[in-house]
Amino acid sequence: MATIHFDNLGHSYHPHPSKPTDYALRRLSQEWEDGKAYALLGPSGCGKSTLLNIISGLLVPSEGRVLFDGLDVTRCTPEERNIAQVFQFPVIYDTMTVYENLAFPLRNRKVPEADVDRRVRQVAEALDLTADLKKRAQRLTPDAKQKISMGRGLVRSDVAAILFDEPLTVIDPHTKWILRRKLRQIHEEYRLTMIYVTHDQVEALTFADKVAVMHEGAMVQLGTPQELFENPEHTFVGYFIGSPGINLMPCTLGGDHALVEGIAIPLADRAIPNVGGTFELGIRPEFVELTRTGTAGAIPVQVVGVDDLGTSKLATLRMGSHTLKARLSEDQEVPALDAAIRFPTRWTKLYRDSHLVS
Ligand SMILES: Nc1ncnc2c1ncn2[C@@H]1O[C@H](COP(=O)(O)OP(=O)(O)OP(=O)(O)O)[C@@H](O)[C@H]1O
Repeated sequence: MATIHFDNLGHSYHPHPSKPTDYALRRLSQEWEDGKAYALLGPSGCGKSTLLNIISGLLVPSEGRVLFDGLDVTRCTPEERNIAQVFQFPVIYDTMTVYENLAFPLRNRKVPEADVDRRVRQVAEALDLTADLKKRAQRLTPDAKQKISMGRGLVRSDVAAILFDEPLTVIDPHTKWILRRKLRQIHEEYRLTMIYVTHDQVEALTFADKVAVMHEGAMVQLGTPQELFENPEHTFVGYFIGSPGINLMPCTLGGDHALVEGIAIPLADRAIPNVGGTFELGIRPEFVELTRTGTAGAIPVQVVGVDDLGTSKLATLRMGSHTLKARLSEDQEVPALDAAIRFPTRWTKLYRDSHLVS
């Protein structure tokens, strides 16, 4: 397994890029730790595959370098980098048995048969494939075939990293959940460097130690699931992570507070220089405090609706011309006439041109 270092990495498919939007991957310098599970998360077209292909060696970046354990591998092939890959659709040999399929990457590298057998059985056990080991792969369901594909990626313990490109696309929702947990367990047991590409926040947050959120070619934040939730460094992270995402309102600065349509909302950092830019105030629905008018610092709101979500309630509130969401506990009372909200300073975020200021 390897530490992966991106050194001023960037990629444009244009022959002569001149502006940021010409880049499928904008300038990135970062170090990814050995043995950790990473997810690359973002919507279609944000640059996930471009970065993954650069890591695997399928694409040579137009700028910068990739280093594995300090060694420049920017121009090395996937084989030379010693990378295992699992794709969206099963890549297996239909005429071979499940055992032969799992053993293939090891036998190909002349691993001694006793080690092949031990590792194949270990991986089969972890993926619930033991009962199928003697079956021909072609007889199996698409789910089982994709499990074999994942097993072929996991079977080698000598790889620098294992890359998963939306591996659960063909899997039914229930099995998806089970496999995600399995992958997580396998990671905890073997401590392999894993990189998992997905556009699904649940997949990313349940699988990874660290999630890299991508937006329009830029990696807008790399953080633990908790960091992404509690401290979104970019409005896109606030919006993309969470369900529903962060409440955002345009605002101006007024000394130690933000002004939303003339309403003063206190900020945690009281010394923000007003150097221009477009400001927005953000607060996650989970942190909006619903109370009654008359409570100190509370701003009157109108309750537009309340959705019962089973384990919690989601209130829709009007504050001036803005609509906000507030997640409430199941048993919390919602005032019908005199509702008001408070913005706890710790969870009230100020963004300038989409980037977190405080
Ligand atoms: N070979 C290529 N030539 C030109 N432009 C490309 C090429 N591959 C990708 N792009 C463009 O680069 C941008 C990033 O694409 P990329 O495939 O990396 O995103 P993605 O997040 O993986 O999306 P998806 O999940 O849809 O694959 C997109 O605007 C895409 O159109």
